[in-house]
Amino acid sequence: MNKSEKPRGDGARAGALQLLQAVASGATLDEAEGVLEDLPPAGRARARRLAREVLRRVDRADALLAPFVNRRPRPEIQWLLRLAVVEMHALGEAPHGVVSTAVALARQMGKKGQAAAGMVNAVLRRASEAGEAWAALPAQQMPVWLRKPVGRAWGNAAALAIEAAHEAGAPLDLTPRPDREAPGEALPTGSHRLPSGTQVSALAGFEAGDWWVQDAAAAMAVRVLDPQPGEQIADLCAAPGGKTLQLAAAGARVTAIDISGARLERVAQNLERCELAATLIETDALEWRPAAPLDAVLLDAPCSATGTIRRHPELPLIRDGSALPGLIELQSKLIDHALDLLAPGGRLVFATCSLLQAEGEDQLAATLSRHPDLTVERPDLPGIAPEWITPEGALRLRPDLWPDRGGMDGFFIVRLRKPLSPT
Ligand SMILES: C[S@@+](CC[C@H](N)C(=O)[O-])C[C@H]1O[C@@H](n2cnc3c(N)ncnc32)[C@H](O)[C@@H]1O
Repeated sequence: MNKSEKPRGDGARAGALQLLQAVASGATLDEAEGVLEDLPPAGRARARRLAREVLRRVDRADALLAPFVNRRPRPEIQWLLRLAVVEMHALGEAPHGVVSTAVALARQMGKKGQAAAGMVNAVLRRASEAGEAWAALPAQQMPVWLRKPVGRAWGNAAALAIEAAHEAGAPLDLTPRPDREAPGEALPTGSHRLPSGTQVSALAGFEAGDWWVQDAAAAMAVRVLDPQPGEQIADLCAAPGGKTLQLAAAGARVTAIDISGARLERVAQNLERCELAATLIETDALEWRPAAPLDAVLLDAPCSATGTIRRHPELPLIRDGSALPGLIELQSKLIDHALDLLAPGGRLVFATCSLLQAEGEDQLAATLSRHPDLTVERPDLPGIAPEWITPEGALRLRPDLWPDRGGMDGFFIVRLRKPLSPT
C-alpha cells in the first residue's frame, strides 16, 4: 500500500499495516516510524500500539486463521487478517466494525486487494466466532535461537512465563529525580509505574524534568553502582541516557560516551529537560581514556536486547542470533577496557538488557577468570528479592518477575570491585 492508497478515516490501522510490512522487510519499529509521517500524533501512537499488539501475537493469529484460509494469502493481506484477529480477540474490539474496516482496507490495496476483499470478509466472519480457540492457543514462542538457551538456563516453565510476559507487553515506568515527585504507583525499587499506553508528554512533571522514562529493571543498574556526590564516573555506552541522568542526579561528575552522535543527541536533550549536567563525548569507548583514573564505570553494553522484547516485539522477527558472537566479543573487550580506566578500589557495573546467559552469567565467569583479583559485590538494595541474586552475586532480572505488577525488562547486572593495591 503506498501513501496515496492510505485509507482516509482509518489512518491508524493503515499506518499499523505499513509498520508491519516494514518490520517484515527487516526494519525495527523505530526505523519504520517515517511511514507514519502523515498521521497526527494520536494516530501515530495508535498505529504503533496496534503494530506492537500484532507483533506480540503473529503465530497465534496465524494458527487461528489457518483453518479458515485455503492457501496463505499475499503478505499484505495476511497482515490485515492478523491485525483484525488481534483487534477482535486480544483488544476486545467489536467484530462487526473490525471486519467491515478490514474489508474496506483490502479494497484500498489495489486490484489484488479488491480481489481479496470477499475472502477477507468470509475468513474474518469465521475467525470472529473462534474466541474459544483463540483463548486456548499458547502465547507466541521465542525463536529457537533464544528459546533454547533460555529453557536450558531456567527451564521450560520459566520460558513459558517469559513468553506470557512478552505477550502482555510493558507498563510505563518512570525514574523520579531524587528531589522531585513522579506520578504513578511507587515500586519497591524506587521506580514509578503507570499503565501501558499512558501519554508521556501529558503527565505532570514532564516539562519540568521531574522524572524520565526508564524501565524498572534498567533503573537498577545505577542503584547497584551506588554513585556518590562528586565521584568521577564514566558511562561508557550512554545513549539514550536514562542511566546518565541517574548518575548526574546523584551528584556524580559524569562523562557520558557513546559511539553514535545521533543517539548522544538524545542524551543531551534528556539532560537539558531534567536540568542535569554531564560531559558528552562521541567516540568508541575502547579508544577513550580519562585524564585521571575513575572512581566508577558504568558499562551498559551493546547486546542482543532480548530482555526488551516486551517493548520491542519485532526483535524476534528481525534478528536471528547471528550477531551474538560479535557482541559477546565486544562486551568482553569493553569490560577489560573499563577495568583499566578504574582507580584502585574502583567499581565497575556491567549490565546487559539480555535474556542470554552468554551476555551475562557467562561473561561474568570469563571476566573473573581473566581478572581473578576482582571482587563481586552482591546487591543489597530495597525491593530486590534474594532469589533475583545469582550464586555468584549478580542480579538476574527477567520479564516474568513481578507478574502481578506488570513484569520488568530482562537484565543482567553485576558490580565488580578492583583491589586497592595490585595483587
Ligand atoms: C544498551 S544501549 C545503552 C543504553 C543507555 N545506557 C541507557 O541507559 O539509556 C548501548 C549503547 O552502546 C552504544 N555503543 C555501541 N558500541 C559502542 C562503543 N564501541 N563505544 C561506545 N558506545 C557504543 C550504542 O550506540 C548504544 O547507544
